[in-house]
Amino acid sequence: MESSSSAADWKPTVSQEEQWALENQVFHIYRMFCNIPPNSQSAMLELQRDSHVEYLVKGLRHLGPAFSVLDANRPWICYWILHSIALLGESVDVALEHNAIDFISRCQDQHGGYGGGPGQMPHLATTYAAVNSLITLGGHKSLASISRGKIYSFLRRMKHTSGGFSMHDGGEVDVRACYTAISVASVLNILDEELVQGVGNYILSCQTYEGGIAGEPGSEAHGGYTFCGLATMILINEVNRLDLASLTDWLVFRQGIEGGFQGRTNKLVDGCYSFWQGGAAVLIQRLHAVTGSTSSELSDDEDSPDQEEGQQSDDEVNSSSSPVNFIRRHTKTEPLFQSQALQQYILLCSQVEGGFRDKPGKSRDHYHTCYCLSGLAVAQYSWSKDADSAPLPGSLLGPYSNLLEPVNPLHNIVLEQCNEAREFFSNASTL
Ligand SMILES: CC(C)=CCC/C(C)=C/CC/C(C)=C/COP(=O)(O)OP(=O)(O)O
Ligand SMILES: [Zn+2]
Repeated sequence: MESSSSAADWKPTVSQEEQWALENQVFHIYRMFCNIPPNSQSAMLELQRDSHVEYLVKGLRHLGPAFSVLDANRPWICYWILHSIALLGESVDVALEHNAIDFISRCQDQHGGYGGGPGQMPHLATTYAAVNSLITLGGHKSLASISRGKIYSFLRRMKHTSGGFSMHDGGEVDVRACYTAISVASVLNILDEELVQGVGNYILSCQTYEGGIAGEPGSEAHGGYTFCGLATMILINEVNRLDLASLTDWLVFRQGIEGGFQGRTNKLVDGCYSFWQGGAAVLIQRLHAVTGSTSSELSDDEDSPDQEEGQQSDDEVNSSSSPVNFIRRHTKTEPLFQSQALQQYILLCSQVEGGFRDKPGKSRDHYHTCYCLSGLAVAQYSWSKDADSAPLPGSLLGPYSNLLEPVNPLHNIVLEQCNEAREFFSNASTL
């Protein structure tokens, strides 16, 4: 019997053609890298700190004037820039810092939450970006400018009957909304039973047959939402309700032969998923942790007070630990992804003069600069047993001067500033 189609009829799909075109570009870069002398290779792998800082500071100076299409995103631009600068171990001058605090304060709604610009309606995504920006700036003026009580009222107003949250009044309900609400509530120490109620069920309803998490029930698993859903489940201490085995499977297969991550099956790798997928991978890695402690600070770890280091807890995945203790746990497994390959994609394919991009052929922008640097940081520390212990030179691609500041992957805030905020808000007696 004759087959209805023959090899001669075969045509690649658009996705295949796009994938091959990208592979050609990426492997051209890698071949060139392999064929140049070692000192030129070192130069190619170097993080171009000065040019990145220059680009970022310039962006911050232009925050005041309205950005055309990005006008509803100004707290995001603040966060992408300030977080990138913090990851690079730099800070902004006092005038710029005060400008940023004043600007973000003007985005705060009188009934709570932050909008995309002064006078705009409050939105959960810009509230997350504003709070993360102020925490990244740190210090009393910045942290005290956040009206926690009003944010709490805003979060309660955004609570939806499904158990999830709406992004804004009458807005869409999705996993992003759950994450931004819970992340903000957790770091500001205003997370309570009313906010948590039903969130776990909502996230569970978004885990798909592939193992990753979709934005809404019935949609496709995606790296951005997988990070949001997983981090939320850890923050509300319900992570063990997820199918972690299939989530891990889905996640590890999202790293492409280019070294970077794709956001979803059969799509192209993109530098920003270095954090969304890489960050999710380090969260899972930390779930498989030893719940012992190295410092006296951990004596309040309510997980398993008598546990010896090196001993595995029965409930290590569904630990009753607070987010603070979660980050302080020692990991005991190797990274779930190829850390050096990811660093190679970020440094050789995403890095350009003064910033980072999605992939070769694209231009730099503040979003990709933020998430490529965040992904680079999680990759650099992915072999470290503790979130803040300096990585061994072997786990870092390029010169040791490439080393970034460690982040708290639950919130994507530099660890030191995140700890300062947690302490500040743990002592805040009033809302
Ligand atoms: C904290 C917070 C607000 C997180 C947001 C998380 C995030 C990045 C979600 C991604 C949304 C999405 C479906 C992008 C697909 O874009 P695409 O189709 O252009 O890209 P793709 O081809 O790579 O999937
Ligand atoms: Zn991207």
